Amino acid sequence: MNVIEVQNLRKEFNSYTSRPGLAGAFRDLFSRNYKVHAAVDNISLTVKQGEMVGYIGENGAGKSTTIKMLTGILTPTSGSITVNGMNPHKQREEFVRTIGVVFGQRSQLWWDIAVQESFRLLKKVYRVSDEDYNHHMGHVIETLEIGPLLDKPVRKLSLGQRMRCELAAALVHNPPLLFLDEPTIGLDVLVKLKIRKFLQEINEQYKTTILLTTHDLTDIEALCERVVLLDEGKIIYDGKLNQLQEHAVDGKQIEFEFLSEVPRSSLPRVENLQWEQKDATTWLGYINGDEQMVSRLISDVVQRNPIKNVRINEISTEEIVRKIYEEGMALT
Ligand SMILES: Nc1ncnc2c1ncn2[C@@H]1O[C@H](COP(=O)(O)OP(=O)(O)OP(=O)(O)O)[C@@H](O)[C@H]1O
Repeated sequence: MNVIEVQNLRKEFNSYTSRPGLAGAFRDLFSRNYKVHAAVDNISLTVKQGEMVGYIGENGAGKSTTIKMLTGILTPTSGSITVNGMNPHKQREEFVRTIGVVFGQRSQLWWDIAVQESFRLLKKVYRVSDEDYNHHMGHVIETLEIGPLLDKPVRKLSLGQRMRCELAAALVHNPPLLFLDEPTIGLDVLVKLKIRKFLQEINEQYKTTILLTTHDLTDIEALCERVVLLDEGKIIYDGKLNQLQEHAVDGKQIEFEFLSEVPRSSLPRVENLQWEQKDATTWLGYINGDEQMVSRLISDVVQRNPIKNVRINEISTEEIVRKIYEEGMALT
C-alpha cells in the first residue's frame, strides 16, 4: 500500500530583487522586480507503508519545502499529492490525525508548561482514549527515557531532552506516518543512538512509515534502506542506499600520505583511477577495481615516492554524497 503518492509536484517562490541607488529604492516602493524560483521542481515519488526513507540534499535543495507540502502546511504550485489516502491541504483536519511531524528547529511543545501537560493537550486535540494513551505512551516514555522530565517545563530542558519529548509528542496519537525534519540536529551521540533505536522499534512494532531529512548521513545509514537525493529541487537519485554506494563510487579510496609534497605528475595514471589532493602531502586515489589492482597501485606509488602512511578507506555515505554534489555525477 502506498502511503505517499506524489506526482509532478512543483513549488515556486517569488524572490524579489532590489534596484540600486536611492532612485531604485524609490521605484521599488511602487513596483518590485521579482524572479520565479522553483524550490521543488516536478518531483514524483511513492512511499510504501513501513518504509523508512532518507530524504537528503544540500542546503536549499528543497527538502523542507517538500515536507511542508506533504504535511499540508504549504500548497503546491502544481502537481498532485495523496498522503494516507488524503489531500493534505484540503482535508487538513482529518489528515493531521494520521501524521506525526518533528521539525528539529521548531518546537510543538508549549514552552512554559510541564511536558506531560503538553502531552495531555495533544491527547485531547487528537481525541485519543485514556486506554490507548496509557498503553502506547507508557511504552514511548519508557523507551525514550523521559519519565523524569514529564513534570518539568519545556524551557528548562536541554536540547537532547527536549528533542526526545518532541518525538514523544509527535506520537501521542500513534500515527502511521512520521515526518522528521532534522530530528537529531545538535544532539550528542548517545541521544542520537537512543532516538535511532526508538525509531527502529516503532517501525518494527507498528510498521510506522518514516520520511527523514537530515544532514547527518550516519542517521540515514543507521535507519534507511532507501534514499531520495534532491538537488536544486529535482530528484537525482531514488533507490537503495547500498546501490547508491556501489553506483556512485565503485571501488576503494586509498589515502597516500607522503613524506614531502608530491605533484600530480608523479602519481601513476591508470584507467579507472581518479586522484584528489587532500592536503599538501596527502593524495586520495579512488580506484575502481579488484584487490590486485589496489595492491599494484600501492606498490607503484610507493616505488616512485617516499611514503609516510597508506590507508585503504571504506568510502562513507557522506563522501559519496559530497562527490555526487561536487562532481554533478549523473545518477538517473
Ligand atoms: N517562504 C519562502 N519564500 C521564498 N523562498 C523560499 C521560501 N521557503 C524556501 N524558499 C527557498 O526555496 C529553496 C528550498 O528551500 P528549503 O527550505 O526547502 O531547502 P532545504 O533543502 O530544506 O534546505 P536546508 O537543508 O537548508 O534546510 C531555497 O532556495 C529557499 O531559499
